[in-house]
Amino acid sequence: MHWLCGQFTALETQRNREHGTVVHLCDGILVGSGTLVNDNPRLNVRPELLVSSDSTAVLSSAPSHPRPIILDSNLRTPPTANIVLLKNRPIIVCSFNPSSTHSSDILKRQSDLEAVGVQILNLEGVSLHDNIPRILTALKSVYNINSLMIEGGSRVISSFLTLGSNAVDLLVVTVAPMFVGINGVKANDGNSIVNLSDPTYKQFGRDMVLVSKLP
Ligand SMILES: NC(=O)C1=CN([C@@H]2O[C@H](COP(=O)(O)OP(=O)(O)OC[C@H]3O[C@@H](n4cnc5c(N)ncnc54)[C@H](OP(=O)(O)O)[C@@H]3O)[C@@H](O)[C@H]2O)C=CC1
Ligand SMILES: Nc1nc(O)c(N)c(N[C@@H]2O[C@H](COP(=O)(O)O)[C@@H](O)[C@H]2O)n1
Repeated sequence: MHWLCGQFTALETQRNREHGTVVHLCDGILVGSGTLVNDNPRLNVRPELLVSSDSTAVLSSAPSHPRPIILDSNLRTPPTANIVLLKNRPIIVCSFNPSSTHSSDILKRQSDLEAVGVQILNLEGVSLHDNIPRILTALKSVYNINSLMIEGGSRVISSFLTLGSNAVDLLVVTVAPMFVGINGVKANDGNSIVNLSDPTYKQFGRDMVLVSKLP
């Protein structure tokens, strides 16, 4: 993985992930199966990165990690993924039908993942792609996830942005001074303009971070 943001923005991301001691922002941190498979992220808080400008540690006790949550319809997440090895109680949201004639492979993947401590939330037969409100309700009722950081990638972020303020309380966008790729994030069908509310901007090293609300 090639990092895009600079070290000061990476530190700010760590602060946003931290769950208890600095500020309680998120019970869970969510990515799609694309990010999980491509990047193998840790999705945790790393105290060695959380230091203030005079090099003193920001955390005086063990960090409180958000629970990693993966949207992964077909359980592509490997049992050796970093989120599993770190034992931060990962949850995988999937949607396969156990009675399907094609399900023996997926049932095997489910038992392999459960054997290493992954919790599987199967919204059987419900497409994860069109049912984000249902996913959020299930995460709240089954796992008491009341606040969520959506980390990526572009397809998952687009799905949430398209729902506007019904699904997203706060948008945090890092602009790093470079051009990359040709595929971006969509916030609607592309036929209208989405005006952000109450934008604020802060510079972190070479990066700019925009914080705003959605209409
Ligand atoms: N610059 C940054 O800050 C970040 C960059 N990234 C980058 O993004 C890339 C991955 O992005 P991308 O390929 O778009 O993959 P995503 O991480 O967005 O995952 C997409 C997959 O998630 C599953 N999914 C389940 N429910 C939904 C839903 N409601 N909406 C969208 N997808 C859903 C689908 O797989 P299925 O049908 O199998 O369930 C889909 O193919 C990575 O390479 C990573 O480097 C990621 C995070 C942050
Ligand atoms: N490529 C890239 N550049 C950046 O500047 C980013 N902030 C990210 N973000 C995502 O953060 C995850 C990093 O892994 P850890 O959880 O810290 O191990 C990963 O999912 C990246 O996609 N990516």
